[in-house]
This record gives sequence, C-alpha cells and structure tokens, in this order.
Amino acid sequence: MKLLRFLFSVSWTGIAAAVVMGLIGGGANAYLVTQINGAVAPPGAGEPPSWQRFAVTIAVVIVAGLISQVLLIRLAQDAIYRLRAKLSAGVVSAPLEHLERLGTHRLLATLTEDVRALSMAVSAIPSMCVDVATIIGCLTYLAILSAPLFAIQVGATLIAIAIVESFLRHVRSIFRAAREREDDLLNSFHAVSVGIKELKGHRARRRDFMDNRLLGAAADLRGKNIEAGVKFTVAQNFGQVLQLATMAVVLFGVARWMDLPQETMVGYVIVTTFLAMPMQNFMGRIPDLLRGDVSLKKIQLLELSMEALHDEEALPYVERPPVDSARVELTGVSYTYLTEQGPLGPPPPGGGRPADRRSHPDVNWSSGGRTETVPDGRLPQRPGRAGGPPPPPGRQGPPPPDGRGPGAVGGPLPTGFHLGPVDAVFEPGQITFIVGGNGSGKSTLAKLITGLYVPQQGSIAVNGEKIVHDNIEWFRQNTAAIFTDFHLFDEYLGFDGPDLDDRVRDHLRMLRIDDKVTVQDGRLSTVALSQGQRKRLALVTALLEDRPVYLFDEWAADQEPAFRDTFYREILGELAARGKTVIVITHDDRYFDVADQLIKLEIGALAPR
Ligand SMILES: Nc1ncnc2c1ncn2[C@@H]1O[C@H](COP(=O)(O)OP(=O)(O)OP(=O)(O)O)[C@@H](O)[C@H]1O
Repeated sequence: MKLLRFLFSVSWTGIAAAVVMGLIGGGANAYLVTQINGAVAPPGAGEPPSWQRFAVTIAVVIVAGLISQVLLIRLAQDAIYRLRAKLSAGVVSAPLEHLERLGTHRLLATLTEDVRALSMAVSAIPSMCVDVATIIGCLTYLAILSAPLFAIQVGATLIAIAIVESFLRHVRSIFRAAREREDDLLNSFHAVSVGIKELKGHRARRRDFMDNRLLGAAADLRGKNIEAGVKFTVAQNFGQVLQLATMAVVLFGVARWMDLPQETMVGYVIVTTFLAMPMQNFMGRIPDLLRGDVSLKKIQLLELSMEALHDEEALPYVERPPVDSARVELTGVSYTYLTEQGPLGPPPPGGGRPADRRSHPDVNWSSGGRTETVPDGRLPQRPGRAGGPPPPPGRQGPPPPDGRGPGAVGGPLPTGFHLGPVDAVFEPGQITFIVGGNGSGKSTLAKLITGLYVPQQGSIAVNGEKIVHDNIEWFRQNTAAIFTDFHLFDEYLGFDGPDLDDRVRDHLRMLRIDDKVTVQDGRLSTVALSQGQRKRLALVTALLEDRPVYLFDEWAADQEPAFRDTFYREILGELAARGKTVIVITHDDRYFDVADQLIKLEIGALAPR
C-alpha cells in the first residue's frame, strides 16, 4: 500500500520502534488471555492464577501500548506536516503555465480534501498497529493451546480477508470516482466564491447552477459515499458472520469430533472473544485507509503533473544583485499554449513519466548559443528553421509533430494559442507600449519577458547574457511587474530595513491613497479597497522593489482620468528618467505619444510596422 510506503519513507526507524512496542503490548495482551484462562479453567489445568502477575501484565499492556501509540501519533503528525510542506512547495515551485492548466479547484481539492483524507488515514495507523499486534499475540496463544483450532481459525480468517478484499476492490474504485467528483464540487465552490454577484443577480442562472452544477456534484458524491459505505458494511458483517460460523463449527462440531478437553475449549472461547474487539477496530478503520490511499495517489499524480523539466525549487540561484540597467532582447521568441486533449492518463509502466503529462514538452533551454530540446522534443517547428512549415498565424498553434491528432486521449498538447516568433529590444530609459486587440497575446508576451513562461523557441537575453536554466531565477528578480490578475499581500513580505514604513508612507502619499491606508511595521491597515486603489497599492510594492525592468499590464485601466494622466505622463517618465526599462501593455491610444517604441501584436504575431 502506497500509504504505508509513504509512512515508512518518513521514518522507518520510528515505525520499527512503534511496531516493536505494539508487538510487546500485543504479546502481553495474549499473556493476559492465558492468565484469564488459568483463572477460569478447572483446577490443575493451567498455570495457577496470580494477581501480582496479572497486574504486571496489565501494566506492560498499558505502557507498551502507550509508547507505541505516542510514537505513531508523532510519526503520523510528522508525515502530515511533511506532506503539507511538500505540497505547498510543489505548488510554489511548479511552472506557472502548469498551475494555470491544473486550475485553482484541483489545487484546492488536493491541498484541503486530500491532505484531510490522508491525515485521517495516517492517524488510524497507530491503533491499527496495536490491533494487529494483539491479533498476532492471541493467535500465537491459540497455536500453543491447540494446533488444529489455530489452523481452523487462521483458515477462516484468511477466507474472510479474501472475501472482504474482493468487496474492498469495488469500494476502492467507488472512492476513486468519488474523489474525482470532489474536484467538480470544489470547482463549484470556487465558482460560488468568485461569481457570487453574478449568481445573486440572476435567479435562473443561480437555480441552474445550484441544481445542476453544485448540488449535482454534491448529490453524486453523496451517492458514491453511500454506495461505498453500504458495500463496506456488508463486507464487514460478512466477515463477522464467518467468524461466528467458525466458532459454531468448532464448538458444536470439531470439539466433539476431536474430543477436545474442556480447558482447551475455555481457552478457545476466551481467545476468540478477546480477538473480536481488535478485529472490529481494524475493520472499522479500513475505509479511512482506502480514502487515504486514493488521496495519496491523487497527490502523487498532481505532483507528477507538476513535475517540471526544470524543478523551479531546484533552479540554481546564485545570490547576485539585479543589473543596474537592463537591455532586454527577444530573438525569435515563440510560445504555444498546451491544451488538454483527454483524460489524464496514469503513469506508464516502469514508473516513468508519461510523455503526455510533461509540463514543458517543448521547452528548449537555449544555452551558449546551442539550442537544447528537452527531452524528446515534440517541438513546433519555427518558421525559417529546421525546414519546418511555419505555424499558421492565429489562435491555434501547430499540430504536434508526433502525429497525435486532436482526438488523441492523453494530457496536454501544444495545440493552443501560438505567439511568435517575436523579435524585440527593450532599452533602459525607454518606454515601450505593447498594444493589440483582445487575445492578441500581449499578456502572454509579458509573462515571457518576465521569465514566468519559458520560450519554446528562440531566446531572451539581458545585456547580452542569454537566459538559460541556470539564470532564469535571477532573471525574474530583475522585473517588477503588475499583471491584471495581481494579488495584494497585506504585509510587505521580503522587504526589510528600519525605514520601510516611511518609504511606504511616501509612496502612499505620492499615489494619493494615504488617506485610505496606513502602514505599521510593514503591515497595511487594509487591502479592502476599490480596484483602482488596490492597483495603486500594487504600484507601491513595485516601486519599493526598485528593479531595472518595470512591466505594467493595463495598469491604468481602472484609474480615474486625472490619475491616469499622472501615471502615463509623470510616473512612467520618472521611471524612464531613472534608467528603468519600462514596458506598458495598454489600450489607451490617447497616450501613445508617451511611448518611445510601440509594439503591436495581431493574433500572436508582430504587426508589420
Ligand atoms: N492560461 C492559458 N492557457 C491556455 N490558453 C491561454 C491562457 N491564457 C491565454 N490563453 C490564450 O492566449 C490568447 C492570448 O491571451 P493573452 O492573455 O496573451 O491576450 P491579451 O492580448 O493580453 O488579451 P487582452 O487584451 O484581452 O488582455 C488568448 O486568446 C487565449 O486563448
């Protein structure tokens, strides 16, 4: 079971210690049974009873059980902590395009539901270990008491396990289907939180959404959980019936047929009665284990799908300050969005990563003038290079050269919107406007310029230094960007210095929001502001970053006319005067005269000048 393997990977020594203590407890439990048997068996049949020995055995049972449980509780919590840390780090370090494709709902479902299910499963393991130790101890005593009875009991238990296991296979697949519906439910919850205004304002839409989307998924989930619960209960009861039937066969058949002595039968009854509790506890915890196993697989699948050709957490980062001024040059930069072509497939046999789940199937890290295609390179051919046909200009990128058609079942393929090739130079002290219609690729280009996306063809250079795997993390530290879907942290994380508050106050004053927000110890009094005000707060952060490249994605769109004028005519000018490389995505044609350079995109391609 993956769950146990996962727990072992956290600390096999901890597991071993807990299991040893569990076994001591289980052995002591079994010894307790022998003493009870000695006390109730006919005189002279067994060991004479001794209350001192009885008390010591109980002490051993309690102490060993306690130590084992404490060890396993610590282990379980450690495993959960590590899982949370690993998952969060995985999310932060996954390539942006990959997270965008996964969608918020899938990430949320894993970070909440899967971690919760796994916590339950891992927390169940301590008591299950003690149960197993007690069962082993009791069966060992039974073996000493009577080999035939032991054989019958073990045989019946194995048959019960086989029957329950066949039921559990169904239950597991139901849990798996239920888990998929949880993604849909989380998607609906997400839609409720971000689309509440649209739902409140349109009764028919709200009804439709509630009945068919949210409650539809919830009802489906309920149905699956009921089905799994009922099947499991049937299996559990069947197991119990089999145990009782075995007892009946032994008491009324085998005992008479083999003429077993009364003290053996008393021992047998005590052992089987004693066995019932740990057996039931163990069975009762199995659904938690199954759900945990399903969640662990889901988590691993997500991690797998997050797996990047460059694991961003592992990106080399040499502490190196940003450049003083940046000349950013794009040479033949192209990028094609991947689109989902079908259900996400399982990993291929042999544990390798399925080709269709690669996060960057087409990334080529340009290094030292040489283009490396990683790993097997289903590269959309760049026009004018390698003799490939030019990609059709437009929303759709080139078909994958591996011959898989759009109907192919599998993960994402590079068949989405295609941008490029783009050749452009952004000089220090220069203001560049990037313009173009909706969906022409401006924001996509912005993500490439800021290093958030990696070009699939061509290269980017800063002051002549090519951006490659080894310096992309550093490259990102050179740009202060505000995208349209920016996020405001209410704390100035990553900034320090005794004058931070004063610097923030100066900027708040300059951007005319000092009457709305105050700052204390690097924390803002509020971020619950109008969209225009929130954008000004984002600008405060960008200005504090003081980086050589500034990129604004339709920043002024929500500003009042007077402040829009201030932004275009004063703030941009000041940044350029300080030698910053300023790039502005805009539709504001009234201010085009501010730009030193105008780059126009038309459906993913540079418009002819
Ligand atoms: N995360 C994504 N995944 C797949 N395709 C995307 C993604 N983001 C954008 N696209 C596609 O790329 C195209 C260009 O999008 P982009 O956001 O770059 O346009 P834009 O020029 O900034 O548009 P606008 O002016 O409306 O903001 C879109 O038509 C869309 O189809």
